[in-house]
Amino acid sequence: MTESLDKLRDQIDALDQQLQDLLNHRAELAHQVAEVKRREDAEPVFYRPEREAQVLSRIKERNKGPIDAESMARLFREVMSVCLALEQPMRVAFLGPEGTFTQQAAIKHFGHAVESVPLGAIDEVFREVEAGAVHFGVVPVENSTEGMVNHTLDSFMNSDLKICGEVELRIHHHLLAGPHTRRDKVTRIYSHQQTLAQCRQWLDAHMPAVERVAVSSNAEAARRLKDEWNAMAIAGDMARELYDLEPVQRNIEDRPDNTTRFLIIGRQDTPPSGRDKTSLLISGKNRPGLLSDLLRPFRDKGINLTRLESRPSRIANWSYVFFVDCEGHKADATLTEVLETLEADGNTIKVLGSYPKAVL
Ligand SMILES: C=C(O[C@@H]1C=C(C(=O)O)C=C[C@H]1O)C(=O)O
Repeated sequence: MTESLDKLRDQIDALDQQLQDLLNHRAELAHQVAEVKRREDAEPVFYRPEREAQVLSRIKERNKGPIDAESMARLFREVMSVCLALEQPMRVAFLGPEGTFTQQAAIKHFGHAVESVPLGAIDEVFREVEAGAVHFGVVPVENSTEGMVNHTLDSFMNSDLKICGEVELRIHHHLLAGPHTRRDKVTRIYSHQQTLAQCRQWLDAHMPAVERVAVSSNAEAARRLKDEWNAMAIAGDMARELYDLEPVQRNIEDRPDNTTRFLIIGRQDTPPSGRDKTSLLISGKNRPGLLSDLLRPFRDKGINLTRLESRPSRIANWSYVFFVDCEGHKADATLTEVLETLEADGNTIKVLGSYPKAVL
């Protein structure tokens, strides 16, 4: 038997009332949590990434549908964002301008209730977090097609900031036209260098004769179309919406699984969540077998590495530091032993942070 529309809507109204009451009840509890934090700590830390990751993981695990687990977790992401804002309004700096993928990553990680602050360069994001002008920063660190974002790795060498989270974002790029673009007269395509590289094959095949002009961000590329008639831009949805541009061709990235990983940087250490990663900066005296000596303790303790990168040390030519990401938290006994072994061997280790693996 099918129920009438009115009856079904009455049931939805009743449930909405309950949901609304429950959400407000949850917010009141979060408010009380804030009071406990203030009472117990002279410098209270309101944002707790490990707790948020646990809440979101549990929501995904116990979800029965028909709403899919990802969507359910995203809804709760926003609920927690609003609850946290009641404890403390948060300011998060990102590699701007408005409309960048880094802003999208910031919102994916913290939800919409944070104030996001655009900054012009990766080292400015580091500086503003160090200075305490914002609570956290978000910077890109690697792309699945184009590799490392070297500015970010190099910034960690001179900074004591801690990584307290990671975000992965599927990146789609669109070829865009502005209000004055004469599509048959296009001589230039603007985009960020990384984006041009991620769309290289498509551009070679479809627009080989058009000049590719690298600008500071995709959002800046999109902004330029406001008053140009012979240019197009490549950018993502956020920039397209912000500058109200027409998509000429969607999803022109060469790899359909094109993904960028971003890091959340802050001034605080993050306790274990149970599903964590640790990022390390390791340097040792150059000698035959250095790299294999550095890696052996991880193998001996059965710790999985998720990334290994080398960068010039900037101390002497052809000497290198290694960025290592591994599974586990620095408070885990096995990882502590690995770090002790490496230090006892005369290497220098800087723990850039232990943080929950991305849940969303
Ligand atoms: C409520 C808390 O504070 C914040 C808000 C959370 C939430 O709304 O669930 C979770 C972690 C914190 O970022 C808490 O620490 O439990």
